[in-house]
Amino acid sequence: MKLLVSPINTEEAMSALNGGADVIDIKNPKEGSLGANFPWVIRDVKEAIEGKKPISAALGDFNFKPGTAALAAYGAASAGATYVKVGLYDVKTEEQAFEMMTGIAESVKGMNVKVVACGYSDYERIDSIDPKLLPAIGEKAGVDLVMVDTGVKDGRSTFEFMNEDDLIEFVNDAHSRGLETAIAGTIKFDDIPALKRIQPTIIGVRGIVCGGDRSTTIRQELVEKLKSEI
Ligand SMILES: O=C[C@H](O)COP(=O)(O)O
Repeated sequence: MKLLVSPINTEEAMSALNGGADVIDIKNPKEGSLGANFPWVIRDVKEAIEGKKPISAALGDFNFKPGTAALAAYGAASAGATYVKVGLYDVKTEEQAFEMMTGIAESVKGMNVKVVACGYSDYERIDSIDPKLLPAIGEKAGVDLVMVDTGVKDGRSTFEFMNEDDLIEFVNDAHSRGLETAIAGTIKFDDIPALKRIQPTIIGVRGIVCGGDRSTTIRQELVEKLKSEI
């Protein structure tokens, strides 16, 4: 399993890199679970990382706005992101998710970028699409990776909303369609044995490497500890 860590600025990105993160995922938690950061932050982090690891950019927790999402993906890719990650937040149907994801995939075609469709494990409480539908939609739409995160960052984990069997089904379905997978959402050290059984391509974190409170700062030693445990 690869480790994706979500910094908010260059300083945190360096802690993530030096701690052993495999993907540096720039986001802006002030704007939500998959809040987008500014293009110059993506460019600055890219410069600081010096190509040692790929950069991912969160595009936002989207409602059904395929054009806005496609333009955001193009902007993030132009700023240097290798992964563009869209949150299908207020996206409720398979048709809407498909239209969002085909637009994004088309917008970054030929840019050597991986498109990530992210659903939410707590989809019922935010009235969003069931993430278990995403592997089939993602395959049809031409995305590279499907992901699960929590939509509401209130300390409740993905494991409280989806059990191990649900997550195994999600991961196996995606892998059988040739897609990569990521699992995130207040992951804790205690979840590592379950994650090893589930075997997603990537695990995504912020809170755990901030010492439990994602509004504080990423600590290199916690990234190192997590990396060594997975
Ligand atoms: O993409 C990963 C997220 O930033 C996970 O954040 P979290 O571990 O604080 O839920």
